[in-house]
Amino acid sequence: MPIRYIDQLKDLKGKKVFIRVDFNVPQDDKGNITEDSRIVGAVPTIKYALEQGAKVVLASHLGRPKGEKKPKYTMAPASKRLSQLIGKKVIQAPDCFGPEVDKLVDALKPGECLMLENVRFYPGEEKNDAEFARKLANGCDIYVNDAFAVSHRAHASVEAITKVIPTIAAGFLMRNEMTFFDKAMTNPVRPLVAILGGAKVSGKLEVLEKLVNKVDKIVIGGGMAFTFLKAMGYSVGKSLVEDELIVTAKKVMDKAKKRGVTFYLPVDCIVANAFDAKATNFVTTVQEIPEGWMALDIGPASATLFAETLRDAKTVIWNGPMGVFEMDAFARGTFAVAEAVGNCFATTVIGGGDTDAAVNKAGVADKVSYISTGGGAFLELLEGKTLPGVKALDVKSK
Ligand SMILES: Nc1ncnc2c1ncn2[C@@H]1O[C@H](COP(=O)(O)OP(=O)(O)O)[C@@H](O)[C@H]1O
Ligand SMILES: O=C(OP(=O)(O)O)[C@H](O)COP(=O)(O)O
Repeated sequence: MPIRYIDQLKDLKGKKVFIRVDFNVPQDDKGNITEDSRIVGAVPTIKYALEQGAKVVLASHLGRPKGEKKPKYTMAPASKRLSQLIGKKVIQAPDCFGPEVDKLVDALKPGECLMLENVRFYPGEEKNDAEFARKLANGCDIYVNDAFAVSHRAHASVEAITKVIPTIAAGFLMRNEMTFFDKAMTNPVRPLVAILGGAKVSGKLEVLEKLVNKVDKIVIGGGMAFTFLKAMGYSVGKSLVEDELIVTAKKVMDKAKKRGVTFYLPVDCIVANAFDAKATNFVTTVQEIPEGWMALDIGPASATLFAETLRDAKTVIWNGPMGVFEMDAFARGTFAVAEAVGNCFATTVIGGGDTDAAVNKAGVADKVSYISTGGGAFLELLEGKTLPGVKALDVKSK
């Protein structure tokens, strides 16, 4: 598919360049960014545009505010971090469109940079609404997508906007991600092991239905595991479960069996009486999760079992922490898997904001072959999909 990159555009000087980035970065309770690799990853594109004399308008989402203005999800901390990284002021807009934003965009000088407020503060973003895309575009001359991690979402600032702004291109982060994928993942060396965890059960479980056709082993931990365990008939107490996906979970397991794909689930877990760092907790088998308790990490036997699955692996892809690693009491399983991935003799790929944070926290980031900024986006590429955000950049369709 013919995609144009930002350095193939002729003249950016004085042009209003809208850059979609993914600054959906993990933060602590006080709003401090705990992992900034998605911001660091977009810096080359932003710097390039600024150095070429563009007037840069940045847009991103953060979290899932569900179409409402929730202060917790402001882009302000990300703007601040970006400003430190590029050594330049980043103006934080109070909204993502409207008269005040118009004024700020009109006042931009070449080489200056404005960050719009969270695009998911409006329902039009996730609805891929054309009118909302027009409001966001705000008369910009050029659209650049450097948000690989959200390019699996056909949302207004990723998809609809490419029909509004006349010139479209991809950024350098996008180029790096796609180049790595083409080189290492189109025909991966086998056995290929996929380790999945985290909390985004809906979305990633559906992806698994297709991934089963591509991988040799599947390892499931984190919040994701309990929908599978419930599908197998276990009582999982108050653990994270998406009941409407139990049928899909069964389908995935059946398909894996038919294809001869080995499927691993936790055999033990750490249960807690509340979702709290200081909650009472203990290790138990997955058959014995007490009523009213929730599993917040895999247990030690599962960590050993999961590490064992990597012994003969030649390619490993990992997305989603094994537990609530942000709390020390529930971080051991994630760190054990991070160690195992870091030390195995395979091409290892980590993806997703929280998984990247976990790998950094575990101190094994240097030992993995490739860290992708995308979790779901990377998995959907692996599934064989053309991401809607990438498809929208096809210059032939313009
Ligand atoms: N057993 C669990 N119960 C609830 N949440 C969990 C559990 N295991 C992991 N998580 C949470 O999953 C989140 C990360 O999930 P996800 O967004 O899917 O990963 P990524 O950002 O790497 O793609 C983390 O915040 C972590 O606390
Ligand atoms: O964090 C992201 O995806 P990931 O958790 O799959 O890595 C992206 O920013 C997309 O966010 P979304 O899953 O709320 O659409």
